[in-house]
Formats: sequence, C-alpha cells, structure tokens
Amino acid sequence: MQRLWVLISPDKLIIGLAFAALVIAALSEITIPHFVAAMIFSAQKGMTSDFYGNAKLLVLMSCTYGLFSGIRGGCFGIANQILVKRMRELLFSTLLSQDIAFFDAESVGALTSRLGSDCQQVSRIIGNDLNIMFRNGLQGLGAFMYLVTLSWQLALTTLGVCSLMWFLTTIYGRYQKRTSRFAQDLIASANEVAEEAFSLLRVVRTFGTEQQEVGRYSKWLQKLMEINLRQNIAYAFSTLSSCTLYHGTQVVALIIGGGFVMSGQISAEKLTKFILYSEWVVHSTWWVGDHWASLMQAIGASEKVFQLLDLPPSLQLTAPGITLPNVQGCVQFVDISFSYPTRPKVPVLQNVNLTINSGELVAVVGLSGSGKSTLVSLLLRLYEPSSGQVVVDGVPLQDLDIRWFRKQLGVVSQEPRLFSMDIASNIAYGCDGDVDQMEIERAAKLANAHDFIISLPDGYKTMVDNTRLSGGQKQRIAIARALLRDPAILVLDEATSALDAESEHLVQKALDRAMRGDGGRNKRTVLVIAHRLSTIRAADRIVVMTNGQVSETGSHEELLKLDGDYARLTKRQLSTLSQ
Ligand SMILES: Nc1ncnc2c1ncn2[C@@H]1O[C@H](COP(=O)(O)OP(=O)(O)OP(=O)(O)O)[C@@H](O)[C@H]1O
Repeated sequence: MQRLWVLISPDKLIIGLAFAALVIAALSEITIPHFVAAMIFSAQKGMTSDFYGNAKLLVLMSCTYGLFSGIRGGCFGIANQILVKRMRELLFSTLLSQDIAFFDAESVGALTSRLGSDCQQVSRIIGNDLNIMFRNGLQGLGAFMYLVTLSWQLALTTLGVCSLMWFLTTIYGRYQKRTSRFAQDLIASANEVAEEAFSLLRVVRTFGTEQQEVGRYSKWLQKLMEINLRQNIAYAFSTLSSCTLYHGTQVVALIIGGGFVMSGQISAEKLTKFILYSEWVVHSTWWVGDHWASLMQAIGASEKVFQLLDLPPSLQLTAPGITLPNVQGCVQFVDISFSYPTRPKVPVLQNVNLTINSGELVAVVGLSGSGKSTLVSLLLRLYEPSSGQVVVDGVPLQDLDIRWFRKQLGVVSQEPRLFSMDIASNIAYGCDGDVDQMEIERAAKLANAHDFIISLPDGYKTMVDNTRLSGGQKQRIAIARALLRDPAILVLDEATSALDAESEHLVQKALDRAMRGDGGRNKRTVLVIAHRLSTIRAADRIVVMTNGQVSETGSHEELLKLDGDYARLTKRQLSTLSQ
C-alpha cells in the first residue's frame, strides 16, 4: 500500500477530493433510513410538521448523496486511470533499462502480461477496492455508533456477528492473495505461448503445428481455470457464511429486541431503526470483507509488478561516461573472455586479442557458434566481458558514455527488424532531432532502397509491416538507417538467408558502398561478419574464429598459404559461395 501511495501521491489533490466526496456521500446516505423511519412514525402519530420536516431532510440528504457519489466516482475513476498509466510507463521504462541478459532470461509474452493484466489488477485497488472499503467502513462505523445509542445490549449482538464475519473474511482474503499470485503467473505463461505462436506463425504454419500450439496454450488455461474454480468455490463458501450471518443477525436482533419492546425497555420505533441500521452495519461489514478479499487478490497480483519495478537499471546506462571529440574508430579486444550470464559455465570467448585499426575493414569468419556475433555484442556493450576489456581509441568501453558511443556505430544485423512506423521514420530511427527528408533519401539511395521505396503507394510514408517487405528490402532499409548516421564504426552481419539473386546483388552493392564509405566519410572502420567470398577477399584483414578464440589473422592469400583453419573453412564452405 505504501508503494501504491508513492505512485499516486503526485495526484494528492484528486485523491483528497475523492475521499472528501466519499465522506460526504457516505454520511448523507447513512442518514436516509433514519428519516424514512422518522417519516413513517410521524405519519402514524399524525405529526404533520415533523413529517414534512423529515421529508425535506430526506430529499436534501438524497440529493447530497447523489451529487457527492458522482464526484467520488469521477475522481476515483480519474485517479485510477492516472495510476495505471503511471505504473505502466514506469514498468516499461524500468524494463527497457535492464541489461540484455535480463531479456535472455525473461520471455516477452510474460513481460507484456505484467504490463497489461497485472497493472490493470493493481489499479483496481484504488479505483474500486479501497474506495468501497472506505465508504462501507465509514458507514458501518457510523451506523454502529447509532445502534449503541438505540440499545447497547442489542448492539453487542450485532458486533458479535460482525466480528465472526470479519474473521471468516480475513481467512478468505489471505487465500485469495495467495492464489491470485499463481493465477497471474499462469496468465503470463499463457501469454508467452500465444506471443511465441504469433511471432513464429510461419514456422507453425509450415510444420502444421497449430493444434500442438493450441494444446500448449490450453495446458496453461486449464491450470488457470482450476485455480479460478478453487477461488470461486472459496467465494461461494464466503458468500454462504456471510448471507447466513447477515440474516441471522436480523433474526436474533428481532427476537431479543421484540422481547425488549414487549417488556417496555425500548419503543417499536427504536427497534425498527435498530433493525434498519443493524442491516446497514452487517451489510457494510460484508462489503468491506468482500473488497478486502479482492484487495488481497490485487495485492497478490501486484507483487511481481513491484519486484520488476525494484530492479535496478543497467549499470551501463546510469554510470556517467565520457564522450570523445572525434572518433577515430580504432577498436581493441584486449584479452577478452566471456560466458553468457544464462550459461555462466560455458566459455564462449577465451582470451581474444584483436586490434582493428582506424579505417580498417576486418572480416570475421568462422564456423557457426564460434563466437563471431558475441564479439559484436561485446563491442556494442550489450554484455560485459567476464575478463579483459574492449578499448575504443585508447579508452576502455566502460569509461565511455554508452548511449553516445552506440550513436557512433552503424549496425546492420543479419535479420533486420523494422518498427511499425513509416519507412522514413525507420530510416531516421535513433537520430537526434528532426532529420531532413533529403538526408533520408540520400541514405536510401546509397543503400539501393530509394527505387523500391518510391514505387510503394505512399513512398517514404508507407507504414512498415514486417511481413510484407521482402528480406532484401528490409535489409536495404536497415543499411540506409546505418548510413544516415555516417558512423565512424560500421558493424555488418552479412545476410546468409536466401535472398533472391536480384535482391542479393542490390544488398551486396549497398553493403560495398557502406563499407567503402561512399556514405560521407572517405573511410570508416568496418567489422563485418562475412559469409561471402567477395567480402572476405575485399577485406584488409581476415580474422578466423575457432571455438571462441582467434585462431588466425591475415589476408586471404596469407591465410590460404598457412593451410590452417581458414584454408579448411574455405575448402568446406567458401568454394560453394564463390561459384
Ligand atoms: N544469448 C545467449 N545466451 C546464451 N548463449 C548464447 C547466446 N547467444 C549465443 N550463445 C551461444 O554462444 C555461442 C557463440 O554464439 P555466436 O552467436 O557468437 O556464434 P556465431 O559464430 O556468431 O554463430 P553464427 O555464425 O551461427 O551466427 C554459441 O554456442 C551460442 O549457442
């Protein structure tokens, strides 16, 4: 509750207004039975002026109740919307500030479920549960005090019943809190399966595994249903006990109170008011209990959200770093060893030493799994090396302002992903401020993307749908994106996926231009994970990775002469590519 208060406290005014309206509405509502009873008994006794006096007050209280109930509902509704928005924003930015290793361990489906369903549950606490609990608690207390003034002996019977009701409710509330945590985890797991199936729909369709996916999804739904059924059974028991106690109180009060009336201890009017208000007390206790359980349920659901909100942001993003006036582009991997945090015992890179000089074009080759992409991830500082360091222009990477440094890099990955924005925004993605359309078109021309873009109905304003653009088209947009930054260091992961011959030719031409610096600079440093013989031959130096180590470096001819790993690799793989 304290955590929630911190989140909602910037809107103290609206919350204060909501609670003030709640108190006025609750107090005016609670007087209504009093005036109803008073009107009936003044009519019975023929007291006309009392009758109309009470009628006026009844109308006044009813109008006050209506007006302030509206204000209360509106204010709590607004506070609720603000809370859920703020909580989602905070959670989203906390998640985005985590290390990549965090996302290796968590699934996207589960995280989006935390953002969606869990945050919605939490927002219910303010908008619904607390609001109703507070209103009914206040009314129940007020009504009980009135009962004491009518007959403290009878009030004690009501207190006994309410205490029993509250005791049963707290047991039920604890059960709800525990089970709702599981329920939210199950919703997250089901979302994970759905997200995976949608994003890999082509694979699912190709292998005809739709039913299998429905089965995986249904497995979580079944577990969720079992938990919900258990919650429903517990709710049924809670309702059964509350209903029995609710009517039981009135029967007991009537029997004892009837005896008091017959013995002249209290009047029939007082007993009538007592019955009306005791109903109120029990009813309020019931409502408070019901929403207490619901509050516990929401608190259970909120635990994971708060756990995630407590995650400290990635050190790299918070640590202050330096910027360099001019990036020369000299990159050194100094005695780097590395294991992925999810598999700490499996060494992926071992004592890698490699210097890429400013303006040099270095091609990294090696068998699949030899650690080529990992090398790039370390240069981007997506992970921290287990030992050793990456040094850029003589400055260790961890001393540089990482956001600034990443802006000095142009990266084209093997399977570029585009955002659901228009093509121009995709090309300008990550650039500071407004980017001139001419600049965007110039980058697109260099990337051989301009012609296909202007042939689209909306040209550069065409909204990108990842599924409708071909692999080669996406690749060329990604190259344009990298070129627009005119980066000092360019990192390319050559596409091995089967591009059609025309696309491949266009992509290759674009990459050649990007590497050789037609994009603005005469020369830039290029690190390319190379699969094509033409790229490898054009490189100033070839680095061969074998089992996470640099096994050979040199030019194509030098390495062939060595007759080592590179020569074997070339015989095995590259001969087919050169044909
Ligand atoms: N996020 C990750 N978590 C754990 N292990 C990983 C991760 N990414 C890669 N690996 C493992 O690290 C090793 C090196 O992978 P890497 O992707 O660097 O190889 P690669 O040489 O680029 O391969 P390819 O040419 O097939 O892309 C592999 O054994 C791989 O399974």
